Order: sequence, then C-alpha cells, then structure tokens
Amino acid sequence: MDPLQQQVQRNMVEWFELFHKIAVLVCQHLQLPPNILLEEDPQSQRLDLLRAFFYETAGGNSCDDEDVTLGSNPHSDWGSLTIVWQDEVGGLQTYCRSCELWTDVTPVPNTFVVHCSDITSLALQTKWPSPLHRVLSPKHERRASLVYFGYPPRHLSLKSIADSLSSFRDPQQRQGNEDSVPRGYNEETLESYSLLKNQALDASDSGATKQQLERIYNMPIQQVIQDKWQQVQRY
Ligand SMILES: O=C(O)CCC(=O)C(=O)O
Ligand SMILES: [Fe+2]
Repeated sequence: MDPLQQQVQRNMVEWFELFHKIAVLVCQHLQLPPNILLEEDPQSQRLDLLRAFFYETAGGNSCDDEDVTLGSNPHSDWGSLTIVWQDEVGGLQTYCRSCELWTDVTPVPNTFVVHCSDITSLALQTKWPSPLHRVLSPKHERRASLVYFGYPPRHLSLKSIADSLSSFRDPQQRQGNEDSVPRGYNEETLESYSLLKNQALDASDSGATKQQLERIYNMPIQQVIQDKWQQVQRY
C-alpha cells in the first residue's frame, strides 16, 4: 500500500471506530440492552459499514437534464441503527407518513442524525418506525456525508433480538416460545421497509410483505443481510 492509501485507511478505521462508539452511546442513552443491536465484542467481526458519500451538483455544465438524480432514492436502512454526519449543504429528507410530506433534515453543526433502522424497528414491532428517507441532488454546492450502518451481532435473529428487547424492558416478560412473528405490526408501515422488499432488478414482487418478515424472522441476521447484498448486486 502506498502512503496515501495507508493514510486513507487509517482515517477510515478511526472514523469507523468513532461512529461505532457513538452508536453504542446512543443505545446506552436509550436504555437498550448491550450487545443486542450492535456487535460490541471487539473479538467478533461486525457486519457494520462506514460509507463516505460525495454528491456532485445536478446543475453542472456537463449535464442539462433537469431530471437527473445524483442523490439517493427513497429507502429505509436495513440494519439496527444508522448514524449520519452531513456537511452544511443539506439535502437529506425524511418522509412523514402521517402528513405525507418530505421534510428536510436541516444540518446542525457538530451533530449527527440517528435513524432507527429496519431491524430495530421490526424487533420492536414498528413501535419506532424506520424512517423512509432520501437525499436530493445538491443544486449549487457539492455535498459530503459519512454514514455508519450498525448491525446486530451476526448470529442473532429478529426473534432473539425481539425477545431480548422485551425482556430487558420488562424483566417479568417470558420469552416467546413460538417461532412465529407476533401480531401487532403496522402493516402499512412495513411496506416501505427496504429489508422486506425484493430489491433485485428482475424482482416481480416489489412490495414488502408480512410473508417476507415471516421468512426471515428466525434466520441469523448474517444470512438475512447476505441475501440483501445478493439482491442489490449490479453487474
Ligand atoms: O448521504 C446521506 O446523508 C444518507 C445516505 C443514505 O441514506 C444511505 O446511504 O443509506
Ligand atoms: Fe439511508
């Protein structure tokens, strides 16, 4: 590796660890149990990802097409928790389901945005919805962001996460014996969860379904996420 590559890698590792610490602190602050929504054992490999984004302006000389989208399409994040750092340009928006409007997530210096992502939301029976969000193409200034996608320990399943969260909040609560998905989900909310959609280009069933949740409910998270990466593989 040349010195520049080494420097970039060192910086990325530092940021990766910093974002992971922030994610752990968020869980602690929300009084969520340790080592359930995030892999906290330093010896264990994480599924987590850190991505650096750089959004070019849509109105540059090289492109006259007004419809061009250089941002990010509406989606929800698959994991447990997402931590976003964005610069002052803005463009991140979340969808308000009840008012049916896109709302700007206004950049605030020295702050991070935290999304409760699909896995956490599903384990909490959508009590905390996973936000549908998108990034608009910046018009005048280029935009940079760093996005950390946190995942639970790879061997856990949605069921075991759901059981741990409910017994943590209510120690009297007995763990469910059945492997089936509990009732109580808001099915309309589920429809926007990317984790439950078939995102393959040739997918015929593009809608999210309760059956999909049933299919993955007892699978190790690692397998669920591997299947998702297969779906979004573009050759
Ligand atoms: O760049 C951002 O602010 C967010 C990007 C995003 O939502 C994602 O990559 O999942
Ligand atoms: Fe996202």
